[in-house]
Amino acid sequence: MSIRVEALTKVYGQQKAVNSISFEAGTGVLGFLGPNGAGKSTTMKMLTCFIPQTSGTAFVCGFDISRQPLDVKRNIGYLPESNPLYTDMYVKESMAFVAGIHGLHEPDKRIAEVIEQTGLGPEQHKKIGQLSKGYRQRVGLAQAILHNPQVLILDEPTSGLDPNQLVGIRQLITELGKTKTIILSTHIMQEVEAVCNRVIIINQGSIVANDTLVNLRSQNNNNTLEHIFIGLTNN
Ligand SMILES: Nc1ncnc2c1ncn2[C@@H]1O[C@H](COP(=O)(O)OP(=O)(O)OP(=O)(O)O)[C@@H](O)[C@H]1O
Repeated sequence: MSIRVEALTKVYGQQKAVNSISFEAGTGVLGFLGPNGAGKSTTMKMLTCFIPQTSGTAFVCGFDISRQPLDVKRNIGYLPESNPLYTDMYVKESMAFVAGIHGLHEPDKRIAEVIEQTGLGPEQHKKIGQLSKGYRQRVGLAQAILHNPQVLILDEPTSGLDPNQLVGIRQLITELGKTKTIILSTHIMQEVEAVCNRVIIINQGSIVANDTLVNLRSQNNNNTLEHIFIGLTNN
């Protein structure tokens, strides 16, 4: 398993945002669902070593997030919820910048590959600030996969995209999920059904479901995922 999470906990002041969660994930796309404020982004930030955990731990490709953060970052690509980008940089320039951080060999070849893979070709000579939201998401994804990490953490990668862009990004995530371990946070149940093999539902910092979509449905009277989600989290 590329990801192993053990009793991971985050406390902000008086609030337990993530309450001793444990799970494993291997190749495929794992949907990471939960209502607003459930603790999804906080979990993703701990897994990517952006914030320290309060207790518990997690391993990414066998590396401990507390003791081996550089090894974790080498093996992980992260698209944060707000997709922060340098808007004054040109698309290719921003990719070269990220390639430099990772110390990639033959960066030009890899940048060309990733531009092709993410469909950025027609926009590659623009400044990021001139791009539409969908293309900015593609740049965020391109930067996340540039160093070819085994694990991808995608925090609401399709929020605010038009249906055409949505389909394109989902196809890309599905393709990447054939060989990589992907944790995908989203509020769009259709998206989960389209791209995820398994789902974890988190509510008030605790895991309330962790199963395949097929099992979840059969254990819940074949209800829609939306109904199952509301039943498990509306309290
Ligand atoms: N830096 C912080 N300081 C204090 N509390 C925080 C901080 N970051 C998050 N929280 C709180 O922790 C809880 C979990 O937040 P988190 O952003 O992880 O939720 P989420 O599941 O990603 O929500 P959403 O779906 O709205 O993005 C929330 O109650 C939030 O207010």
